[in-house]
Amino acid sequence: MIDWKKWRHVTKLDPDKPITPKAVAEIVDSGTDAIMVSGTQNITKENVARLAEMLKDYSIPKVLEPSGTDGLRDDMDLLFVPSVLNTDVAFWFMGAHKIWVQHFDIDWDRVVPEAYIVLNPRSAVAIVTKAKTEITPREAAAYAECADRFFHFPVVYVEYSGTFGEPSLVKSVKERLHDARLFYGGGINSREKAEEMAQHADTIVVGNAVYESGGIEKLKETIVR
Ligand SMILES: CC(C)=CCC/C(C)=C/CC/C(C)=C/CC/C(C)=C/COP(=O)(O)OP(=O)(O)O
Ligand SMILES: O=P(O)(O)OC[C@@H](O)CO
Ligand SMILES: [Mg+2]
Repeated sequence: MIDWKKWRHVTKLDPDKPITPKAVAEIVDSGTDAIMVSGTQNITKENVARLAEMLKDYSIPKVLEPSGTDGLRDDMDLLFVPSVLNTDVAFWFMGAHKIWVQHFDIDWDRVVPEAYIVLNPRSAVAIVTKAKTEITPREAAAYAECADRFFHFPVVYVEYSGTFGEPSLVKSVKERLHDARLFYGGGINSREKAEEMAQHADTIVVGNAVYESGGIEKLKETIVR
């Protein structure tokens, strides 16, 4: 049984970005708690398969985080399925999910629903989902409380993909959660930033930094306990 609630650090790999087997080996060995395969743009059956193939012989926990039904596969340990809270487009909260459940056989024991609060207006995920990114920390905390206490999402995910977010907003969200675990992702590329967000979030997620020059060293710096 994988106890994902104990994870403090997750590395997010994007099937749309090139990566070498050597880099994958170093990431797996870095001390990160899990690998999440995820992205918004250009996610295909082929590029997800390529990354899954590179990961398959490693025992580190592997998660697929789908942005739709393309590329769905069942050889990963868990499926973290997003649902966006701060959009008025219901498709991104529930619609895609209805289509998925209608057309696929689902192993619910391996599904972890995630309630996303998307806050970087320039990120692909914000543009695609028409997220209302101009919200106050109090509004973000109210979304989070609804996700936790009303919908019983096990994960609330504060997503600043591509930019470092507002620590005080993350703190406000954390203070309003009762059961849900808080994931934070966005712009973490140094020990200082990792420590700042890891004070408030239960789990921090590092994505883009891995693909920058010296990425593996940067990734290692972000692993704080
Ligand atoms: C029901 C199923 C199978 C899927 C749900 C699909 C939903 C609701 C997706 C909503 C939001 C979304 C597209 C999430 C994908 C994960 C994510 C936040 C990836 C980060 O994306 P970016 O970093 O913005 O994009 P790129 O890395 O592709 O530029
Ligand atoms: O790529 P970065 O900015 O590290 O963000 C991580 C993750 O939250 C993206 O979904
Ligand atoms: Mg990304």
